[in-house]
Amino acid sequence: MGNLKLKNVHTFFGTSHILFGISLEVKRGECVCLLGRNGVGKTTTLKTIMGLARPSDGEITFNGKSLVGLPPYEIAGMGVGYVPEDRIVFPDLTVLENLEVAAKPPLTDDIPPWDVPAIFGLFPSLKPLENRPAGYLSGGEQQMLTIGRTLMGNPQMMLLDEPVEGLAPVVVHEIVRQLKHLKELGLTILFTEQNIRFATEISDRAYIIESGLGRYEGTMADLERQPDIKKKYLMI
Ligand SMILES: Nc1ncnc2c1ncn2[C@@H]1O[C@H](COP(=O)(O)OP(=O)(O)OP(=O)(O)O)[C@@H](O)[C@H]1O
Repeated sequence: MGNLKLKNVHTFFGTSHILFGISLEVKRGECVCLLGRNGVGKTTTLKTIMGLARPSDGEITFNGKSLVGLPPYEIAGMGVGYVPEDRIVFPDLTVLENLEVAAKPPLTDDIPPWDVPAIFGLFPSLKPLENRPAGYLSGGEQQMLTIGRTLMGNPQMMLLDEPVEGLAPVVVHEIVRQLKHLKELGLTILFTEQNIRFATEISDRAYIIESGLGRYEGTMADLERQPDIKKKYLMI
């Protein structure tokens, strides 16, 4: 399970037309990156999938079921986890409490269920901080906790919005290692990114968007061989 499809999705914010017909597919167990510069519509695409913005046209399905018009909690309940750009943690709850409140039973037995020891196994640097209020963590620690909280919901698929933006290189390295591990476990992943080097390390395929429209789709190896496309649409 974990197959996501978008077909010709349009989204408006008020009267501003932001997505102009986005189509993409993430197959079960794939790690796909949505690349593009600032403000091209990457976040809006994830928000539209998650039900935080409503598409005016087009189809969005997860495991064959339409997500259009469903509220975010129902979409989460269908197995889609979301790690937003702003790293939402409960600042007054401890690391441990943040993880515990996010626990939800798995929908299937595809992937072994997550629990607190498994999260600390994935993010060893969080373990010594388990009794610290999350508001006192560094940006990198908060990002790991946000990913950990999402995993505690036992999703089949994770959407991550620029998961390493603004983080120190050593933390980026750690998060790359952890995302690779999640991929090996069979989790389906769609994430947004501006930096192709980070994307290349973990993705199987990429879609490039610009001005709310898909401009390129291919494997990371294919994209590596397209300097003109990279120069035109990406920060390199
Ligand atoms: N709530 C909103 N109301 C109106 N316009 C919005 C809203 N949110 C985003 N936009 C506009 O939609 C466009 C796409 O924004 P979006 O955040 O999806 O881009 P992005 O590719 O994720 O960029 P970033 O890297 O800055 O997150 C931008 O022009 C932005 O100003």
